[in-house]
Amino acid sequence: MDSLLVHASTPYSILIDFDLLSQSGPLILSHLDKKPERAVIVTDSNVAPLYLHTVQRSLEAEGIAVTPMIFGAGESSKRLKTVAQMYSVFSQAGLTRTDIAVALGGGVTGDMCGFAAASYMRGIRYIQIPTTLLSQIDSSVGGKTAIDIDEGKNLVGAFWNPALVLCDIGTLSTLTPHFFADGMAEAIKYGCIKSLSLFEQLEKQNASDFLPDMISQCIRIKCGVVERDERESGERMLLNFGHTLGHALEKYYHYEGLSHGEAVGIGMVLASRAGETLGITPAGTADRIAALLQKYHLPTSDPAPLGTLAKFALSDKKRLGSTVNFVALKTIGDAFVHPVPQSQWEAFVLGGASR
Ligand SMILES: NC(=O)c1ccc[n+]([C@@H]2O[C@H](COP(=O)([O-])OP(=O)(O)OC[C@H]3O[C@@H](n4cnc5c(N)ncnc54)[C@H](O)[C@@H]3O)[C@@H](O)[C@H]2O)c1
Ligand SMILES: O=C(O)C(=O)C[C@@H](O)[C@H](O)[C@H](O)COP(=O)(O)O
Ligand SMILES: [Zn+2]
Repeated sequence: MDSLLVHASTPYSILIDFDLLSQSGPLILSHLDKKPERAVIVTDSNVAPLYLHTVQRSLEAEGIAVTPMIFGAGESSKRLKTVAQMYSVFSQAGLTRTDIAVALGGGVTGDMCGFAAASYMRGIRYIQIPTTLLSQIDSSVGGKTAIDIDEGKNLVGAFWNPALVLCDIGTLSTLTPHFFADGMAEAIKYGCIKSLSLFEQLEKQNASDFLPDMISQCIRIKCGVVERDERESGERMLLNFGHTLGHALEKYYHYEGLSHGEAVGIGMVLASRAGETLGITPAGTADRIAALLQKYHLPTSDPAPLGTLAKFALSDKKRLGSTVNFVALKTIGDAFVHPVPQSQWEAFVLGGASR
């Protein structure tokens, strides 16, 4: 089994292997200092019929009383009203501060369950059991939890580290090609910001031919970043490459028209074009990223008006005061934060990204 200890303010382990769900009970008990008596397993309507029973049985075999909480699958559920339902289920299940919430599913499940855990009784422990490629390589690691509001993506949330991450690669066998592609956008992002060699490997080979290695490389890149900058005061902003305009696109389509990975892919192309126009990113970078996105069946452009996206992006967390911290590429494998004054932001996006 591949395993890592994340040296965060509250350290936690990430275990990566096949067939971890059936061992989730003993693994959770061996990684927590206090034994939980109760658990609420939060999962969505697609994942529940596939994997809930296995995890529930494994926890119950260890003497943990389990209450499932199933919500309707999809980004449109990532709202405060679903978290409010979680609070009620947590309370009715009798969860206390020594008990646990278990996020079984993709990034939507993990982000919401994590936020519910961060705020219920001012903080209870939660376990991430990510079942999408995106959640295995990105959202289950680093402790960012959030929900969407009408005004913007992930605008309400908390930093709250999981107590354990169980990354069962076997669960990806049931993932649809669409959501596999979605996760590939974040894998390509890691190549863009931190690893030319990963980017080139994704160009030369097929991700499915070295999947466990790719997952491990991505998780290790993310761990390194969040260990050095847990609360996003500097380096962690790089993980947001493609997200400033990507999140604006998700909001433009009311969190339904484009999935997160699709939006981030388009956002990475737009960001690279803007960098090229400004002369801070080498010419040809955007086309090279677009070619790799296409290889993994991801879109590379969108008809949404850039001016509207620029306005929406002002509500993003990368704007600090009147400066938008835009993540650009020095070259593939090396990203940096390029501060843009708010007064120049719209012109920067319209002039730079439209080509
Ligand atoms: N917290 C972070 O650091 C972070 C990082 C990246 C993305 N995110 C967030 O993650 C979300 C996207 O995550 P996602 O793409 O996993 O979305 P998701 O949770 O909606 O899962 C995608 C789809 O796959 C289904 N599914 C999940 N596991 C499956 C499996 N094993 N087999 C079959 N179907 C399965 C789900 O039911 C859903 O329909 C976004 O809200 C994004 O903002 C957060
Ligand atoms: O972990 C991070 O930090 C990231 O930025 C990872 C992103 O892939 C992820 O989509 C994150 O939720 C975006 O962060 P946000 O702070 O802009 O909501
Ligand atoms: Zn993302």
